Amino acid sequence: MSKTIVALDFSSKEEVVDFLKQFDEPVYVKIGMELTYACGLEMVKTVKEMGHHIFLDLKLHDIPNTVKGGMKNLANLGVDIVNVHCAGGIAMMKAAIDGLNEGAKDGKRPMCIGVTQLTSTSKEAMNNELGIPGEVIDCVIKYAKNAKEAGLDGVVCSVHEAKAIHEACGEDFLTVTPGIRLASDSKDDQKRVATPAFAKEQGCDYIVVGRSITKSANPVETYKEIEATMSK
Ligand SMILES: O=C(O)c1cc(=O)[nH]c(=O)n1[C@@H]1O[C@H](COP(=O)(O)O)[C@@H](O)[C@H]1O
Repeated sequence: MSKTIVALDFSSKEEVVDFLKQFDEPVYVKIGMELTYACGLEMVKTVKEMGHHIFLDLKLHDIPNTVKGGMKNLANLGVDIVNVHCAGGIAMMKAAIDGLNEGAKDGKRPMCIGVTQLTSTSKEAMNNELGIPGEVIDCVIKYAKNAKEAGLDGVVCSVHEAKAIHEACGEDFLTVTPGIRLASDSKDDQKRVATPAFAKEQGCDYIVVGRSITKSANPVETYKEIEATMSK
Protein backbone atom coordinates (compact mmCIF):
# COMPACT_ATOMS: atom_id res chain seq x y z
CA MET A 1 0.00 0.00 0.00
CA SER A 2 1.11 3.54 -0.77
CA LYS A 3 2.91 5.43 2.01
CA THR A 4 1.73 8.81 0.77
CA ILE A 5 -1.76 9.84 1.87
CA VAL A 6 -3.14 12.64 -0.31
CA ALA A 7 -5.33 15.13 1.57
CA LEU A 8 -8.47 15.79 -0.50
CA ASP A 9 -9.06 19.24 0.93
CA PHE A 10 -11.69 20.19 -1.65
CA SER A 11 -15.24 21.52 -1.24
CA SER A 12 -17.07 19.72 -4.03
CA LYS A 13 -17.53 16.23 -5.43
CA GLU A 14 -16.61 17.48 -8.93
CA GLU A 15 -13.19 18.70 -7.79
CA VAL A 16 -12.50 15.37 -6.08
CA VAL A 17 -13.58 13.27 -9.05
CA ASP A 18 -11.62 15.44 -11.52
CA PHE A 19 -8.55 15.25 -9.29
CA LEU A 20 -8.69 11.46 -8.77
CA LYS A 21 -9.45 10.73 -12.44
CA GLN A 22 -5.89 11.78 -13.25
CA PHE A 23 -4.47 8.76 -11.37
CA ASP A 24 -4.26 5.36 -13.05
CA GLU A 25 -3.71 3.49 -9.76
CA PRO A 26 -5.39 3.32 -6.33
CA VAL A 27 -4.31 6.20 -4.12
CA TYR A 28 -4.43 6.45 -0.32
CA VAL A 29 -6.48 9.59 0.31
CA LYS A 30 -7.60 11.60 3.30
CA ILE A 31 -11.15 12.88 3.55
CA GLY A 32 -11.30 15.62 6.15
CA MET A 33 -13.75 18.13 7.51
CA GLU A 34 -13.73 20.48 4.51
CA LEU A 35 -14.99 17.81 2.12
CA THR A 36 -17.25 16.07 4.66
CA TYR A 37 -18.95 19.30 5.71
CA ALA A 38 -19.49 20.23 2.05
CA CYS A 39 -20.61 16.87 0.67
CA GLY A 40 -21.38 14.61 3.63
CA LEU A 41 -20.15 11.10 4.29
CA GLU A 42 -21.51 10.17 0.82
CA MET A 43 -18.03 11.13 -0.40
CA VAL A 44 -16.58 8.09 1.35
CA LYS A 45 -18.75 5.87 -0.82
CA THR A 46 -17.88 7.79 -4.01
CA VAL A 47 -14.14 7.60 -3.36
CA LYS A 48 -14.28 3.96 -2.29
CA GLU A 49 -16.15 3.05 -5.47
CA MET A 50 -13.27 4.59 -7.41
CA GLY A 51 -11.01 2.01 -5.70
CA HIS A 52 -9.05 4.23 -3.32
CA HIS A 53 -8.07 3.69 0.32
CA ILE A 54 -9.38 6.21 2.84
CA PHE A 55 -8.19 7.90 6.02
CA LEU A 56 -11.32 9.60 7.35
CA ASP A 57 -9.93 12.57 9.29
CA LEU A 58 -12.74 13.95 11.45
CA LYS A 59 -10.59 14.38 14.59
CA LEU A 60 -13.21 13.46 17.20
CA HIS A 61 -12.74 15.28 20.53
CA ASP A 62 -15.64 15.19 23.01
CA ILE A 63 -16.79 13.39 26.14
CA PRO A 64 -16.19 9.63 26.02
CA ASN A 65 -19.85 8.67 25.55
CA THR A 66 -20.26 10.99 22.57
CA VAL A 67 -17.03 9.84 20.93
CA LYS A 68 -18.03 6.21 21.45
CA GLY A 69 -21.39 6.83 19.74
CA GLY A 70 -19.73 8.73 16.91
CA MET A 71 -17.19 6.00 16.27
CA LYS A 72 -19.86 3.32 16.37
CA ASN A 73 -21.45 5.06 13.38
CA LEU A 74 -18.14 5.42 11.50
CA ALA A 75 -17.11 1.79 12.02
CA ASN A 76 -18.86 0.36 8.96
CA LEU A 77 -18.12 2.97 6.32
CA GLY A 78 -15.29 0.82 4.98
CA VAL A 79 -12.56 3.37 5.69
CA ASP A 80 -9.06 2.24 6.66
CA ILE A 81 -8.24 4.85 9.33
CA VAL A 82 -10.22 7.19 11.60
CA ASN A 83 -8.86 9.58 14.22
CA VAL A 84 -9.38 11.44 17.50
CA HIS A 85 -7.53 14.20 19.34
CA CYS A 86 -5.23 12.75 22.05
CA ALA A 87 -6.04 15.91 24.08
CA GLY A 88 -9.40 14.28 24.85
CA GLY A 89 -7.59 11.94 27.24
CA ILE A 90 -7.22 8.22 27.76
CA ALA A 91 -10.85 7.50 28.70
CA MET A 92 -12.05 9.24 25.54
CA MET A 93 -9.59 7.32 23.35
CA LYS A 94 -10.62 4.02 24.96
CA ALA A 95 -14.25 4.95 24.27
CA ALA A 96 -13.35 5.53 20.61
CA ILE A 97 -11.99 1.98 20.34
CA ASP A 98 -15.02 0.58 22.19
CA GLY A 99 -17.34 2.38 19.77
CA LEU A 100 -15.45 1.05 16.74
CA ASN A 101 -15.46 -2.50 18.11
CA GLU A 102 -19.16 -2.29 18.88
CA GLY A 103 -20.03 -0.83 15.51
CA ALA A 104 -17.87 -3.08 13.32
CA LYS A 105 -20.32 -5.63 11.95
CA ASP A 106 -17.74 -7.97 10.45
CA GLY A 107 -15.52 -7.76 13.56
CA LYS A 108 -12.89 -5.79 11.63
CA ARG A 109 -12.67 -2.19 12.78
CA PRO A 110 -10.79 0.63 11.02
CA MET A 111 -7.46 1.61 12.55
CA CYS A 112 -7.73 4.53 14.95
CA ILE A 113 -4.96 7.07 15.45
CA GLY A 114 -4.64 10.07 17.76
CA VAL A 115 -3.59 13.59 16.80
CA THR A 116 -0.82 14.62 19.23
CA GLN A 117 0.03 18.28 18.64
CA LEU A 118 -1.12 19.70 15.31
CA THR A 119 1.74 20.38 12.91
CA SER A 120 0.51 23.98 12.74
CA THR A 121 1.30 24.40 16.47
CA SER A 122 4.64 25.95 17.46
CA LYS A 123 6.29 25.64 20.87
CA GLU A 124 5.30 29.27 21.58
CA ALA A 125 1.63 28.66 20.82
CA MET A 126 1.63 25.42 22.82
CA ASN A 127 3.20 27.16 25.83
CA ASN A 128 1.38 30.50 25.70
CA GLU A 129 -2.00 29.72 24.11
CA LEU A 130 -2.69 26.07 24.94
CA GLY A 131 -1.15 26.42 28.41
CA ILE A 132 1.12 23.38 28.02
CA PRO A 133 4.64 24.12 29.30
CA GLY A 134 7.87 22.56 28.01
CA GLU A 135 9.01 21.23 24.67
CA VAL A 136 6.60 20.04 21.95
CA ILE A 137 8.41 16.69 21.75
CA ASP A 138 7.70 15.93 25.44
CA CYS A 139 3.99 16.62 25.08
CA VAL A 140 3.83 14.61 21.85
CA ILE A 141 5.54 11.59 23.44
CA LYS A 142 3.26 11.79 26.48
CA TYR A 143 0.18 11.89 24.22
CA ALA A 144 1.54 9.02 22.11
CA LYS A 145 2.03 6.88 25.23
CA ASN A 146 -1.53 7.72 26.33
CA ALA A 147 -2.80 6.71 22.90
CA LYS A 148 -0.95 3.41 23.11
CA GLU A 149 -2.31 2.77 26.61
CA ALA A 150 -5.85 3.42 25.31
CA GLY A 151 -5.38 0.81 22.58
CA LEU A 152 -5.00 3.13 19.59
CA ASP A 153 -3.02 1.93 16.58
CA GLY A 154 -0.80 4.98 16.27
CA VAL A 155 -0.64 8.76 16.18
CA VAL A 156 -0.51 11.79 13.94
CA CYS A 157 2.63 13.79 14.68
CA SER A 158 5.25 15.80 12.84
CA VAL A 159 8.19 14.09 11.16
CA HIS A 160 10.43 15.52 13.87
CA GLU A 161 8.80 13.37 16.55
CA ALA A 162 8.28 10.09 14.66
CA LYS A 163 11.57 8.44 15.61
CA ALA A 164 11.18 9.16 19.33
CA ILE A 165 7.59 7.84 19.21
CA HIS A 166 8.72 4.57 17.65
CA GLU A 167 11.38 4.30 20.38
CA ALA A 168 8.82 4.99 23.11
CA CYS A 169 5.82 3.05 21.75
CA GLY A 170 7.36 0.41 19.47
CA GLU A 171 8.04 0.12 15.75
CA ASP A 172 4.54 -1.26 15.09
CA PHE A 173 2.87 1.86 16.51
CA LEU A 174 1.94 3.91 13.44
CA THR A 175 3.33 7.38 12.87
CA VAL A 176 1.31 9.35 10.33
CA THR A 177 2.97 12.65 9.55
CA PRO A 178 1.47 15.73 7.89
CA GLY A 179 3.31 19.04 7.55
CA ILE A 180 5.14 17.72 4.50
CA ARG A 181 6.69 20.28 2.20
CA LEU A 182 8.99 20.01 -0.81
CA ALA A 183 12.12 22.11 -0.51
CA SER A 184 10.69 24.74 -2.91
CA ASP A 185 7.25 24.98 -1.21
CA SER A 186 6.05 27.68 1.18
CA LYS A 187 5.12 26.53 4.70
CA ASP A 188 1.68 28.22 4.60
CA ASP A 189 -0.01 27.70 7.99
CA GLN A 190 2.21 24.75 8.96
CA LYS A 191 4.97 25.14 11.57
CA ARG A 192 6.65 21.75 12.13
CA VAL A 193 7.38 20.84 8.51
CA ALA A 194 9.74 18.42 6.77
CA THR A 195 10.49 16.99 3.33
CA PRO A 196 9.44 13.50 2.18
CA ALA A 197 13.12 12.46 2.17
CA PHE A 198 13.49 13.44 5.84
CA ALA A 199 10.25 11.62 6.66
CA LYS A 200 11.65 8.49 5.08
CA GLU A 201 14.90 8.89 7.01
CA GLN A 202 12.98 9.27 10.29
CA GLY A 203 10.99 6.07 9.70
CA CYS A 204 7.53 7.66 9.35
CA ASP A 205 4.97 5.01 8.37
CA TYR A 206 2.82 7.36 6.28
CA ILE A 207 3.09 10.96 5.19
CA VAL A 208 0.02 13.15 4.62
CA VAL A 209 0.43 15.57 1.72
CA GLY A 210 -2.15 18.13 0.67
CA ARG A 211 -1.27 21.31 -1.14
CA SER A 212 2.16 20.19 -2.43
CA ILE A 213 0.27 17.67 -4.58
CA THR A 214 -3.21 19.16 -5.06
CA LYS A 215 -1.86 22.59 -6.05
CA SER A 216 1.01 21.21 -8.12
CA ALA A 217 1.07 21.96 -11.86
CA ASN A 218 1.30 18.19 -12.36
CA PRO A 219 -0.25 16.43 -9.34
CA VAL A 220 0.34 12.86 -10.60
CA GLU A 221 4.01 13.49 -11.31
CA THR A 222 4.52 15.17 -7.93
CA TYR A 223 2.68 12.32 -6.17
CA LYS A 224 4.82 9.72 -7.95
CA GLU A 225 8.06 11.51 -7.07
CA ILE A 226 7.04 11.75 -3.40
CA GLU A 227 5.85 8.14 -3.26
CA ALA A 228 9.09 6.95 -4.90
CA THR A 229 11.03 8.68 -2.13
CA MET A 230 8.85 7.12 0.58
CA SER A 231 8.89 3.59 -0.88
CA LYS A 232 12.64 3.43 -1.62
O1 LIG B 1 -4.93 14.98 11.12
C1 LIG B 1 -4.35 15.45 10.12
O2 LIG B 1 -4.41 14.90 9.05
C2 LIG B 1 -3.50 16.64 10.33
C3 LIG B 1 -2.92 16.76 11.57
C4 LIG B 1 -1.92 17.73 11.77
O3 LIG B 1 -1.33 17.82 12.85
N1 LIG B 1 -1.61 18.57 10.75
C5 LIG B 1 -2.21 18.49 9.53
O4 LIG B 1 -1.85 19.28 8.64
N2 LIG B 1 -3.19 17.55 9.31
C6 LIG B 1 -3.90 17.51 8.00
O5 LIG B 1 -2.97 17.25 6.96
C7 LIG B 1 -3.26 18.01 5.79
C8 LIG B 1 -2.06 18.87 5.47
O6 LIG B 1 -2.31 19.62 4.33
P1 LIG B 1 -1.16 20.46 3.59
O7 LIG B 1 -0.58 21.40 4.61
O8 LIG B 1 -1.87 21.13 2.48
O9 LIG B 1 -0.14 19.43 3.12
C9 LIG B 1 -4.53 18.82 6.11
O10 LIG B 1 -5.63 18.12 5.54
C10 LIG B 1 -4.62 18.79 7.63
O11 LIG B 1 -5.97 18.74 8.06
